[in-house]
Amino acid sequence: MQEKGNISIHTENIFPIIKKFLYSDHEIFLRELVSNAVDATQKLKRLAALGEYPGELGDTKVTVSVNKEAGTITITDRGIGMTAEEIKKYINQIAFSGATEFIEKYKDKTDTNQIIGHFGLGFYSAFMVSSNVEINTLSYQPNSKAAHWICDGSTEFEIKLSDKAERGSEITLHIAEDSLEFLETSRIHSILDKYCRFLPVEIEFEGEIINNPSPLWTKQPSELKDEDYIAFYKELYPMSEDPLFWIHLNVDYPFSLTGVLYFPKLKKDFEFQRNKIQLYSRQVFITDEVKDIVPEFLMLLHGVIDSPDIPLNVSRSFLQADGNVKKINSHITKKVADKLNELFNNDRAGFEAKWDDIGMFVKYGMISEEKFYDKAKNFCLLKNTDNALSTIEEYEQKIKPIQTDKNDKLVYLYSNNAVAQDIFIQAAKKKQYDVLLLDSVIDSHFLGQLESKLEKVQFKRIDSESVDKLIEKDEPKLSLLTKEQETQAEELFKKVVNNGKVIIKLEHLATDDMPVTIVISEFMRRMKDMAATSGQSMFGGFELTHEVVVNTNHPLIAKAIAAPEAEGEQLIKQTYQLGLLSQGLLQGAELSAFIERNMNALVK
Ligand SMILES: Nc1ncnc2c1ncn2[C@@H]1O[C@H](COP(=O)(O)OP(=O)(O)OP(=O)(O)O)[C@@H](O)[C@H]1O
Repeated sequence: MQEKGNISIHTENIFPIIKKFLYSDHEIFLRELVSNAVDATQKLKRLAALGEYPGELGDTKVTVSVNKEAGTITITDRGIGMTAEEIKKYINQIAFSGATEFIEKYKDKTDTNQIIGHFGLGFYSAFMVSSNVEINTLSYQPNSKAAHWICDGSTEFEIKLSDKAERGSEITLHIAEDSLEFLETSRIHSILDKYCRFLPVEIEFEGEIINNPSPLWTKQPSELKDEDYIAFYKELYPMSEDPLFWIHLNVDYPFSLTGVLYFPKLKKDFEFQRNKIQLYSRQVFITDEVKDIVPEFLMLLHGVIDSPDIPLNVSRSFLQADGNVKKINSHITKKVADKLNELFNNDRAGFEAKWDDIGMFVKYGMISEEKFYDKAKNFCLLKNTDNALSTIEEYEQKIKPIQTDKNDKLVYLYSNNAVAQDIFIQAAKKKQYDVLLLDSVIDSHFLGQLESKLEKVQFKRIDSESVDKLIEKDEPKLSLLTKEQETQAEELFKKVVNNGKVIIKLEHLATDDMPVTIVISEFMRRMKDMAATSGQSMFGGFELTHEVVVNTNHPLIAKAIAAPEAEGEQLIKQTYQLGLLSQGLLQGAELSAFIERNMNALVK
């Protein structure tokens, strides 16, 4: 038998067009051909298991070999093989018509990145790197004749009988001049390592098995111990610290999804840790860009997701709209929330110990996903400046008696920098107030979210008011000064501060409170923060002005107004500058003068 024929497609010159489109992703030809070999092997195994293949299975590994002199790469399997008729049907018609369809769909598109995503062109992708491709194959079916097919990627092919005696297929690629890099064994090694590492059939290259055919995620969770999960983590990320915990995904319906997601110990450099989740389809590596499939807030997780239901051959915008992708995304969100809830309920101490690492995910998730918020509000922890952790509910109960203001609002006090704001924290503690520590990058958004979700709750940064004003009560405040004395004190401050923009506020605070507190109101600061994060020019010229809160009941103030004018002024100046100093607001020449003046006073 010898036959020449025309591949039945309508578009001439498919090859150059596809080659151009797939330019950035040439290496996937190996993934496609090795997975075809694996599929053929598994089909045979299944037939054998069903009793439909009575012969010996023998050694079923797939072999990849490179012959640099001959300029060829060969992929050999001992799977079901093909008859000449099947080659004509599956390769000439189906594989090539898939390629035609691809061109029809995308020939007018210009953005190649958007088009490709990861378009599985199957067998045809061999032509991205080859000038000629040969198939030498013997079907498993009794009395089959081996067939040999050769094609140069044009629409013409040649098929004849062959003397191949072993069951299975041997695909030989004659590597094209512009793709000689693929004849380097190190290159082939790294491609196999990337895409074929967990294929379900043994793959041999240069005398070694390069894959782990039954990776952890394909096993039942009940068969696995903690050590197995940790060992697999190390297999994926050899240099990493142990993960905190993991989630084994195992869904059959309404979509199919397996995998293991690990919570890593977070590093300062978050970006470095992104893109660590690998996406597989039936154990074939597809990509480590899992955006859209994994919720944004879980992008820092590590691990593996395997789903044959994720469309791999469509563009990104398709992926976003795909129903299965959406379902998988929300399933992962739900699983993560359930796992965290379980950890919290079963081992609160362990959960608290991990909170610094988990907190970021939880808060980010609560901000970005409504459904996650609803579950996480029960286990999300708030940490105070003494490092005590409580749930939102517990915290509410704890502060309710003391931190409810006159309008029945619960005031959550927080610090974003316990060192810089120590003086305010101490003042608050003296009043039995509790101060939360909200000092991570997402905390300003997180508290905004809590404020909008929780009823009658207000967050106030500890330095946004004088301590007495933070939580306004109905108790009348008595002034120890007369109206005239108050005016006198105000005048003195105005003179000393000497800046029309600075607001001076007289308040009747406790005698042992600070005489002067410098604050920036919560409202002003949030406006400024918003302007900074949104980059809006609307607030461009927005300048943060501070307020000087004068405690008219402090003995120092009474002393200053009773003293001779120059002396009183000096006292006020010293008090005001101490206030500035405690906030790190006394700087430059003023600071130098302040230090010099105080030094001199010591000498005198
Ligand atoms: N090594 C092989 N052994 C037996 N049959 C094969 C082999 N390689 C390819 N085939 C047959 O050729 C068909 C076309 O292969 P091709 O890779 O183009 O598409 P596919 O594997 O069906 O889908 P995909 O686009 O996902 O790769 C296969 O479905 C299979 O029937």
